[in-house]
Amino acid sequence: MSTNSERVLPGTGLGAAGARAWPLRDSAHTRALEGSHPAGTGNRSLMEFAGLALARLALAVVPHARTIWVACGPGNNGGDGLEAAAHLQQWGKQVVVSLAHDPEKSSTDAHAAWLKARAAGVSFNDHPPEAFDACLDALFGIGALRPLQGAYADWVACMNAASTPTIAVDLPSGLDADTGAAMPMHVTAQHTLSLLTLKPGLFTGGGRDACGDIWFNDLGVQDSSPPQALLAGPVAITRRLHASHKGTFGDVCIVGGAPGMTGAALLAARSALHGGAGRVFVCPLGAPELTLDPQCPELMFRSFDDLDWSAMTLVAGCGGGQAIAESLPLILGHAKQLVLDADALNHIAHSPVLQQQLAQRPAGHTVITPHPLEAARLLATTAAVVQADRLGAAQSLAERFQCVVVLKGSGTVIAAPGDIPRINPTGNAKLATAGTGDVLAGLVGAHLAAGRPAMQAACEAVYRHGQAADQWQGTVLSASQLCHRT
Ligand SMILES: NC(=O)C1=CN([C@@H]2O[C@H](COP(=O)(O)OP(=O)(O)OC[C@H]3O[C@@H](n4cnc5c(N)ncnc54)[C@H](OP(=O)(O)O)[C@@H]3O)[C@@H](O)[C@H]2O)[C@@H](O)CC1
Ligand SMILES: [K+]
Repeated sequence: MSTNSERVLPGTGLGAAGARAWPLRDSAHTRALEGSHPAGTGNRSLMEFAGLALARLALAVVPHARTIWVACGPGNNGGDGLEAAAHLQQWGKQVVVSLAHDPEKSSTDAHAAWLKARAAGVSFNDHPPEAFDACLDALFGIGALRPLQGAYADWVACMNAASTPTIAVDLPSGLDADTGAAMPMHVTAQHTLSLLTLKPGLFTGGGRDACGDIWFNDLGVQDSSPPQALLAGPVAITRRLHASHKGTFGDVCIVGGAPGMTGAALLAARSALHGGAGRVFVCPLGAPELTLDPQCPELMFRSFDDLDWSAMTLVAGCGGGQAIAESLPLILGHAKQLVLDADALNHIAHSPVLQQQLAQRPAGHTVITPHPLEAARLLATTAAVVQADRLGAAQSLAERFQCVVVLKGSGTVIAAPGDIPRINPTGNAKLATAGTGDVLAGLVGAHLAAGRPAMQAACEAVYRHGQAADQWQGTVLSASQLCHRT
């Protein structure tokens, strides 16, 4: 067991993603795990261990801090902060603790931590110090269930306004550990040390922006039970065999590009080609006269009615507009492997018949790639409801339509019926620009055409798409540029 914590993921926009897949566990599981280790590990309680790990991390990330403000809440998150405060004071720091509760009413462990902090000579003050070099957010962890008000809200505002780093204990106060939904008033930290388990909410929804660099310490407790979600790991480089030919990597057919939207189909097609597909066909619904993409002459243009696409991987949507609607019954009924995006999903959302067709497709051959609003239309709800529980929404879609779901957004979620959902760790706000969704749909098509199972194809494509944005040096990344780098 070690009080050294491991860095899981750098903060948003800092580049390279985590080096491996991590199991993610929700707060109910975390509490059960805590209950099965009531006495902690070795001769320390879990809280003592957590406080020491936290103090060591603080020393590592802000080694020159002299004054450290520790804002403590009424629960055990506050107890972790008090344990850390005692260590940091003993190590020569000037520590100021703010409390807004009666410590005599705390849990046994948190009360003991308060006594230790007092004995160590920590200062207590109802207000933040006038100047501080770092702050520990030990207000609320997995027990924050209500909006933060009064002194707690004031302290969060003070942390967020400070130019000095905040280290969140377990998770930023005001963030939902399970869903990543952020309360209106929540901490935006530069570092977050997740304790005992890594929580899914750190990696999706509001989590990525609230957490900064994410660190993990298991407090010495090994947990081999199935996780509630997985943080997707890096994609293995697959070697192309020397004795291969274009047929080995499959054919992709892009159906989309209604009048005025031809570019969307071209972006998806270029992306499929650069993503490794053997041959890529484009059926531009709004521009039948188009026979060449001068910037990508490898693409082949055909009329949808004339092409034998029965053995290909179809990518449908991509600027399909109204024109894609009439082809959807045929596509859903006969496409061998299928990626559905954008307008294709909107038409399905409005048609119970198409929905039934989608749900009845053979298992493991279909991937849908909705953004939150498209997901909301398919679930007959609002984007806000989808965003409030992205893992839940993606899983509901997967079960309802019996397909792999890629719910796009910060911390893209990939879900499949009866499988553990994945959260993708790569990508950043450079992807928030027109056409990047078309690039992703084409890339998923390429991975499907190469013979990957649908879940694997989706996870790999999403990871690579985000990784290309993480590795892009410029401040702006266009979808055309993205196509070449996946
Ligand atoms: N689990 C583990 O294995 C380990 C857990 N550890 C640590 O414990 C943390 C979980 O502790 P926790 O259960 O005491 O919850 P926590 O987040 O401190 O808050 C609950 C308190 O806040 C209160 N409260 C809530 N919202 C409020 C509001 N808006 N405004 C005001 N009050 C509000 C709530 O009051 P109540 O709702 O009961 O009235 C209750 O008193 C966990 O995140 C980790 O840091 C580690 O020590 C070791 C291993
Ligand atoms: K916290």
